[in-house]
Amino acid sequence: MPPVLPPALPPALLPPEHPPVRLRKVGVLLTNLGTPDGPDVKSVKRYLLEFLSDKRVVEIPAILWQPILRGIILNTRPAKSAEAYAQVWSDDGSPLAAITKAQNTALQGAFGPGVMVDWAMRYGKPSIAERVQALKDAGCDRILIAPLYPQYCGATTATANDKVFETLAKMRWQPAIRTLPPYYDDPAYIDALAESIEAAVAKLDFEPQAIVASFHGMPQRTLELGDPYHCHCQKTGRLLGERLGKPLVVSFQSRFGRAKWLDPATDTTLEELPEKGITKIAIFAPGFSADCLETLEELAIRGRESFEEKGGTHFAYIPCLNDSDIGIAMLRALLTRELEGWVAPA
Ligand SMILES: C=CC1=C(C)c2cc3[nH]c(cc4nc(cc5[nH]c(cc1n2)c(C)c5CCC(=O)O)C(CCC(=O)O)=C4C)c(C)c3C=C
Ligand SMILES: [Fe+2]
Ligand SMILES: [Fe+2]
Repeated sequence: MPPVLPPALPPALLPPEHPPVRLRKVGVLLTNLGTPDGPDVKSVKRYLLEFLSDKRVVEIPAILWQPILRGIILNTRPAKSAEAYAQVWSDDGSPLAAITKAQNTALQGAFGPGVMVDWAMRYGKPSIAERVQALKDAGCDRILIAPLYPQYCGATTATANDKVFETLAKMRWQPAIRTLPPYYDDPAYIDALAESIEAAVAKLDFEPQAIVASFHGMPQRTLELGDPYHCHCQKTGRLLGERLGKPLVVSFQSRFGRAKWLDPATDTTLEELPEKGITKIAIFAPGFSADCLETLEELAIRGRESFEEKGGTHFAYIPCLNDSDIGIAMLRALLTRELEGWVAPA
């Protein structure tokens, strides 16, 4: 007698969100901060409105902050920021987006045939909501979210992950999610930075008297409220100094607003070094996985100017890890580890 099979489900009862036959796939979503669509005032205003309305970024009650943001900041800052963006904009667009896209390209195929790699931005395009949906639509039922911030900060790592979960909250059938932990003290990261710095310094025509590690700043109050970012930056600086065999000068850049931010500030550090007899430096930004406005304009252009105005004679900006071979090998190692159990070892 032939086996009795259960009746096929009528099409109306099939889950609508997935194709009828699902191949099991894994997604990796690289996320970074985001950037304006263009170096013009309108695009920058739109970007800053989204960015600076994020309660993880500005921790002032919206009822007080929104009038300041919309009434003052968005009427003054976009013009200045657009001018700065114009100085670093490339044929491929904003450096942050172009480099994140290049990292995505370099990681295609790195984790085997069943793993799709994609990228998204917390603010602006391509949005996290769009790319999480795209991975799901492509059949990924497991997604590793990789916020590309070595040091954890509520204003960067947490808000990127919040956006993923906000997107999932609207889905009846969610993919399983893992998130890449901060990697500020990971030997793979420290080694990659050290190798990249050593290679860059070896090519200079001068011997730096000091190496400055400039991290993005954060309000002092956020540290006091328990954010580990400052500790993560200090530990990266210490481990890297140990690995390089000489202590680094650690400082914090990109102060925003009137509140007290983390000390010491990169701009004042650069002005003070020549007074202390340190006139030859190399500077780099270990907290940024991709070069962007804050590194290319604030450090490599304005930082150099202020250092030289105060008597500095030799200044070298060392690029971020970006999509360099060293940087991609590091990302590959970190992500492979997080994919354990989801993907068969190569
Ligand atoms: C790498 C870590 C970052 C932390 C921590 C961070 C905190 C933080 N930033 C602002 C305000 C601004 N940041 C801006 C640009 C910007 N910030 C980061 C990274 C961190 N920010 C990146 C990668 C970028 C570059 C974006 C690009 O398009 O290239 C800007 C916009 C530019 C400008 O107008 O100056 C602002 C504003 C706050 C308030 C904050 C708080 C913890
Ligand atoms: Fe920032
Ligand atoms: Fe800035």
